[in-house]
Formats: sequence, structure tokens, C-alpha cells
Amino acid sequence: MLSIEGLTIRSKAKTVVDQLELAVRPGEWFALAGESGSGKSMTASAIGGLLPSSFTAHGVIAWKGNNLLTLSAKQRRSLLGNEISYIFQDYHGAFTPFLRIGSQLDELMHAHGCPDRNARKQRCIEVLEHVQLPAERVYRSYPFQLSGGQLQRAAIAAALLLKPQLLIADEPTTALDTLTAHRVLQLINQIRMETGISVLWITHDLRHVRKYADRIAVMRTGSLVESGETQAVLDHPTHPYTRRLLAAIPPLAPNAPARLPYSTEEQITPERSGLHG
Ligand SMILES: Nc1ncnc2c1ncn2[C@@H]1O[C@H](COP(=O)(O)OP(=O)(O)OP(=O)(O)O)[C@@H](O)[C@H]1O
Repeated sequence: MLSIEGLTIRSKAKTVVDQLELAVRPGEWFALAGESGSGKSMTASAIGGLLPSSFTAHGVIAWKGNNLLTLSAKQRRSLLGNEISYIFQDYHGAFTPFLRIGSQLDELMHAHGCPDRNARKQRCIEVLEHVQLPAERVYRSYPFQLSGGQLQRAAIAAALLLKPQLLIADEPTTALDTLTAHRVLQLINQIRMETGISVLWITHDLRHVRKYADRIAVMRTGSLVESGETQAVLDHPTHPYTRRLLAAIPPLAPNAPARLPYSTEEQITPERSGLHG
């Protein structure tokens, strides 16, 4: 469905993603994991053409027979929302502060070619209900009248409004408390099962990966170190970096051992980490 081949992202100063290969299948939840700065968000941004202007992307991001890296600005605008949409850690950024949620959702549909006012309202209410919000009230609310968890749900509603086939969720729960985060992940999973949408989930936190992700790819300093079925990778990580990430998961009880043994003497050599240059 989405296939990334030989993706390299660089600025004049540095290469932040190096020859990345991965594919997201229809309907699956794919986790792209790795610690801060490993290049996950840059990869996610490249898919929608959202890279900072000082960076260029090379390679292929194949989607429905097109290389997304070669789309025109107009083609990209039509793709975003309609076929591929995003939710981000900073859910406040999804909405303009002083416009009601309803008018912002309405405008999004209007801009994407839905002229019928009643049909727009109906779809907005439907999608707000789908993310389990009190739809009519939220439709009339300003962003600042909602809690963080409600606002992230509204951002998910905005992302789903035009019925995309791929949802890119870039650290969507980092700014939420644990319980709210858990509920948001459950909601995304429920939506995935109901709609068949694929989820590309960017995360530095492996705690929830086992529960939600079908497959996982682990990145380190711009390169892929390991990928496969989630259970196989987490139960039998082949790369020391993956073992280190797993060992960093806080144990459930204060005196419980870490999830997997990890030797601090285990060196991560450039060859094993997949680093180039
Ligand atoms: N706007 C930017 N300008 C310059 N460098 C950037 C910019 N955004 C990210 N970088 C650099 O690109 C590299 C990859 O960053 P990226 O945000 O993709 O990592 P990440 O794995 O998503 O980490 P995080 O979870 O912290 O966002 C890092 O070295 C980072 O410093």
C-alpha cells in the first residue's frame, strides 16, 4: 500500500534518514520506533511533503502507483486529508484557536470539494460521534473549551473527516496523561478495525507497541536496524539497540527486573546499527 524504498533525507549539513526501506500494508498498524532524533518524524513528514524547507528527500515513497516525492503542490494538497492524514503530538496545532471546531471541520470539507452544507454538517457530526465526543456540543465549541484528551479526539476526527486510507500518527499521545493516552490508542485501534484504515504510528515508547502494532520497524540515527512482526521483534530482538530500547521500558513493579536482559557491555557497532558514513 505504502512502500518506502531507499529513502534518504538530508540537508546541506547532515543526513537524517539514510536508505530507509519499509512498507505499510492495507489495514495494518505499523509502528516506527526509535529514540529521539532517530529520524522517525522526518520520515513521516516526507510522506506528506511536509519536510522543513532546508531538507530534501530522495528515493521512492510509492502510493497507488505514484512516487509521492515527485507530486506537485496541488496534487499533494489533494492527497493530504483525502487519502493520507496526520495527527500530531501537538494537537493544539490541528485547530486555529479562535474559530469553532465545527466551522474548521466544515471548512476542511468545503476546501476538499463538498459543496452541500447539510452533507458537510452531517459528516462532521458523524465523525465527532465516531471519536466518542459529545458531537453537537464539540461542533459548537472553541478549541480552548475542550480538555487535552477531547482536543486530541477532535484532531483525530479532523484527520478522519475525508475518509483517508492511511493515518500517520506522530507521537499522538506524548502530551497526554497515561490514562487519556491509553484511551486515544484504543480509539485509534477501534477506528482501524471499523474502517480498515492503515496506521503508521511514530513512537519512541515501546510500552504500547506490543498491544497495538502488527509490525514494527526500529530506527536508529536515520537507519533501520530491525523490522518484522511485533511479537517476534519484541520477544527475540536481534539488534542490541532494540534490546536497549526494550530494557529502557520501566518495569511494572519497582523491584521487578527489566523486561529483557540487556548487557551494558553489548556494543552497538556502526555495522550492526546500519550506520553509513
Ligand atoms: N526543523 C529541523 N531543522 C533541522 N534539523 C531538524 C529539524 N527537525 C529535525 N531535525 C533533525 O533531524 C534528525 C531527525 O529528527 P526527527 O525529528 O525525525 O527524529 P525523531 O526520531 O522523530 O525524534 P523525536 O521523537 O524527538 O521527534 C535529528 O537530528 C533532528 O535534530
